[in-house]
Amino acid sequence: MKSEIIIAPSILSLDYSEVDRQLEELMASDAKWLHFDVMDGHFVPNLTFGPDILRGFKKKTSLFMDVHIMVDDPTFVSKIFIEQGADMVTFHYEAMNSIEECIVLCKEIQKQGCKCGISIKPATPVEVLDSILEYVDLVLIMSVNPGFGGQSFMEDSLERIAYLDNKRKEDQYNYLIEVDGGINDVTGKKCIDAGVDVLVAGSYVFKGNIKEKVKSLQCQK
Ligand SMILES: O=C(CO)[C@@H](O)[C@H](O)COP(=O)(O)O
Ligand SMILES: [Co+2]
Repeated sequence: MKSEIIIAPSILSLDYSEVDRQLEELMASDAKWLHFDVMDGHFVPNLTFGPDILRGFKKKTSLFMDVHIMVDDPTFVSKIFIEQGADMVTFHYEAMNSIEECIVLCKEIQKQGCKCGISIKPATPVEVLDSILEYVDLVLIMSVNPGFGGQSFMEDSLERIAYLDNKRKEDQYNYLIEVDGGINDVTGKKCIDAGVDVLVAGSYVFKGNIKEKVKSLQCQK
């Protein structure tokens, strides 16, 4: 069955002197999601947005809010962003003590009416996620070390995506597979061939014509 690839532009690369114009372009594009990177300066060496910014974006757009929290305390931070209207909260396995703790948080997030994603950094073996796959709505494969936009795609992410796609078919799971970092028209196509459903793209989308850039990423599975 063919399904459409979801494009999730990352607002980390938005030009904040031209937010209104860029958001309008985005809303006129085929993008259905907005990827919202939350960084606390500890889990990753960068600081970004708080919940008030999410609330502001919610007033401007009805795009699906895909909140990626790169923080030391996902239990505390996820709640704050759910209260401000996150549609999906994705937290990092590496920020938690065990996969069992990840499953508990995942269920808590879903109980609050939000979808839940789990993410791993490039150095973490994908198999650590095996026991949470039946619970999550999404798995996010980081294809760069989290913290900054504009880095190069790590090619070994493709094997990790293919592993998750096979596992989903074998065990009849329903999660989406998302990839984040260094995505452009070339790397995006490779990820689609490997089985990805959601492409996050920051610097590629926001440099140039947003509508055309989104279109260049969008193709049928
Ligand atoms: O989570 C992150 C970075 O940690 C991302 O969502 C970036 O915003 C992706 O930026 P590009 O690699 O597409 O420029
Ligand atoms: Co991200």
